[in-house]
Amino acid sequence: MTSTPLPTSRAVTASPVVVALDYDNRDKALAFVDRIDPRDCRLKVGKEMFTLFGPQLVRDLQQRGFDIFLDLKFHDIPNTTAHAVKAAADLGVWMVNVHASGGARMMTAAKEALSSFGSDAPLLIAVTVLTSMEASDLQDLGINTSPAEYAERLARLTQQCGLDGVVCSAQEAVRFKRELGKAFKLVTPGIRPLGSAAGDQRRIMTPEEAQLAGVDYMVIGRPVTQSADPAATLKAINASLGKGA
Ligand SMILES: O=c1ccn([C@@H]2O[C@H](COP(=O)(O)O)[C@@H](O)[C@H]2O)c(=O)[nH]1
Repeated sequence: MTSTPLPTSRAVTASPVVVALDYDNRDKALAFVDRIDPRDCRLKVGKEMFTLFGPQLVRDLQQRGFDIFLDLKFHDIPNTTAHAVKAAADLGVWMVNVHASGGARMMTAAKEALSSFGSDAPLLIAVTVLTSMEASDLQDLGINTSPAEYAERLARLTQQCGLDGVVCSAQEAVRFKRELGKAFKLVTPGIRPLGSAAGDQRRIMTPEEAQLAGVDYMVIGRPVTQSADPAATLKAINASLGKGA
């Protein structure tokens, strides 16, 4: 079945914040979403909520006016990845991603799958080195360079394949903007307002530091979703960045 893309015009927000909507409960997630304004942030739907609630959740959020980053980090053979990316574009999402470690042929196939969407195509970005990883995690995989160096190698490959940008750590942003140019989008999870727990994240920065480093979009999950008042926490983060409705 072909679904109708929703919405055709993108929501307008000056905020770089993308809230990672990682809830195991749809009602709780929507209770938060119904208290915020699409001018205050975009929303990221990841593996947990998409597995639990499927594409209808994405449509419900779009109908409330939010741009959606579908963070399913596709990593498969080129043909499968290309079809998955096209399915995401059919859903009308604002951004979708693959793993850069899937290689050049996979990323090129993913990019080509979006060619028929023209200016309605979602941004296509690739994950470099997960922000939960540090040097010792790479060593376990037989990779003996620093996370920043390995992420740069993957980011260069991503750029050569014609994608719009990468997921990386904000700690890499200054270097990547210098090396890869301003137009190449940097999307950075691992953002932690002062005083919030790092949890499983390793390469972290505060929202203000990330803004100064030049990141385009900062992904923030638990510091918002697990706060006593998620809507107020989001407002405070936006205020610290001089953004928001
Ligand atoms: O390198 C990556 C890629 C994706 N993520 C995702 O971002 C959010 C971060 O949530 P927090 O609660 O703020 O840690 C989460 O959905 C991850 O799947 C990432 O953290 N790092």
